[in-house]
Amino acid sequence: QSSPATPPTAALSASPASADSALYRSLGEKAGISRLMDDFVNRLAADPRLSEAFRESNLPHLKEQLTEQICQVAGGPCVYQGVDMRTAHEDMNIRRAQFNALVEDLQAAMDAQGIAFRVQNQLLARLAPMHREIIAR
Ligand code: HEM
Repeated sequence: QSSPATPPTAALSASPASADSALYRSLGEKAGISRLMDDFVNRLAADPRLSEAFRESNLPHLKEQLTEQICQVAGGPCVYQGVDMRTAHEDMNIRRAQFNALVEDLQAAMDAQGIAFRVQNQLLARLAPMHREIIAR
């Protein structure tokens, strides 16, 4: 008796960032991520370490783009269609201290949204490798 063939739908559902949607669900799905990004971007704009960098930014646009990106990174059904991280941040001369300040603001926003520490760390672990595309050298 041969084993059944792999169903054709298996290949279709194997989209790269959504191998597992547990983190997406822990973050409260699209509505929770949207709330989190709203709070987070408000903190970035108010942070004296970062406010200069975001002074001329379109904050509503940034909130929307981040919501799509984080939704995808967390394993949700979104597809981030914005520019890649290297292109989005080139010529900004971003330093490691600014990247770390942004991570602190994200942690504060996640605390404020009542997101569990374990869940916070899972999201941060997926964002950390992006430093290579974002920090200038
Ligand atoms: C893990 C860290 C980061 C992530 C995931 C991230 C993500 C993004 C995304 C998705 C966009 C929108 C790109 C688009 O317009 O389509 C963006 C834009 C931008 N980012 Fe970042 N970023 C990070 C770190 C930083 C840091 C450290 C700074 C500066 C201190 C920064 C400054 C900016 C600015 C100024 C924009 C343009 C916003 C606008 O005018 O719309 N980012 N970022």
